[in-house]
Amino acid sequence: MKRILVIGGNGQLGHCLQKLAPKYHDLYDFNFTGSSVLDITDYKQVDLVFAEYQPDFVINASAYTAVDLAETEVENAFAVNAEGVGNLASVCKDNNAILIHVSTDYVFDGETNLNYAEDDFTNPIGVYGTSKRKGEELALDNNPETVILRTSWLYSEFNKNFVKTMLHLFEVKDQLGIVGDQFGQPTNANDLAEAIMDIIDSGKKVFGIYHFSNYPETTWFDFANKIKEFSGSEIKLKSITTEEFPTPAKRPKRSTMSLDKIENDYNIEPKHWEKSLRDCIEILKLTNA
Ligand SMILES: NC(=O)C1=CN([C@@H]2O[C@H](COP(=O)(O)OP(=O)(O)OC[C@H]3O[C@@H](n4cnc5c(N)ncnc54)[C@H](OP(=O)(O)O)[C@@H]3O)[C@@H](O)[C@H]2O)C=CC1
Ligand SMILES: Cc1cn([C@H]2C[C@H](O)[C@@H](COP(=O)(O)OP(=O)(O)O[C@H]3O[C@@H](C)C(=O)[C@@H](O)[C@H]3O)O2)c(=O)[nH]c1=O
Repeated sequence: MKRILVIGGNGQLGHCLQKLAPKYHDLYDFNFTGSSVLDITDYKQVDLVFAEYQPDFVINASAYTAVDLAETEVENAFAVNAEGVGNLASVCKDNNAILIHVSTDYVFDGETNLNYAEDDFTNPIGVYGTSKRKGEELALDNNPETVILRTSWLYSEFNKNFVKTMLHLFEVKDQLGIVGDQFGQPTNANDLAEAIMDIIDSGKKVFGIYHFSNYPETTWFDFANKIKEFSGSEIKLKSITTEEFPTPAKRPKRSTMSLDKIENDYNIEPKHWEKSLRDCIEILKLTNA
């Protein structure tokens, strides 16, 4: 049986992979690690854990994801998102394991009206995006047999994310201002987990950078409006500009990504974000999370 090591098993994507794993129990033996078992910034520890688990595939669901905090915690962000990823790629190469790594739309500056293709120029405008771009570079330099999935605006029933933040704010506020001039593609992390398993299960040895998200594009304001509609909230939402919602980190104005390459190479079809959002809100209603 092939072995899959999931790093960052306690994170949002990690939980989605844990939820999906039973579907594959006849085919793959999964091991999930959190940062207390495996800190990817510690090369020796990575080496030891690989020797113990001997994975055929490694899914890196770990990252430093605090976009605003990264502006001041620069060293931490680079240690996890860049050097840590470099460690994983090197040890994967030494052990003949295939690395599936996850990156972000925030590697782009967002100054375009087109959908970004995988080989388009990256120019991150914040520390988080810059550290993630460095991670992409180190991953491919250290091990060209890596699949990098760039995704965007992840949410799910697990951990902290925009959907859960909105649902909480809808409970405690009468009205909210939401940025209406930043465009992107919200993505249910459960769909990303499925895409990762589809890639592994395809048996294909096709590597490099791929974009994966739900589609089509929307704004944070329109996204929040759908969260309101699907949850049945009465909150009053107002579209505001980026300037009216100052944050420590700059965010791209339009980081929408083309999804053609993953469809062509891996036959993975994108899902509409409204359908995936509805699924998530139904789960949250049922579990009262
Ligand atoms: N969230 C989003 O909106 C988006 C995320 N992405 C990318 O998707 C991936 C998954 O994100 P998501 O699930 O939301 O992230 P989370 O923030 O939910 O989880 C990240 C996990 O990384 C682990 N981690 C942090 N530092 C280390 C370390 N030094 N060694 C090992 N593990 C560590 C943490 O483990 P522990 O809890 O055990 O400490 C945490 O559970 C990331 O690569 C992220 O950059 C891309 C686009 C959008
Ligand atoms: C809470 C809140 C946020 N906003 C805005 C701020 C920001 O522009 C936008 C989203 O805010 P958040 O801080 O939740 O999202 P942010 O942390 O920027 O999300 C990003 O996370 C990283 C990890 C990624 O890789 C990206 O793809 C993206 O998902 O919503 C409002 O306008 N009003 C509000 O009340």
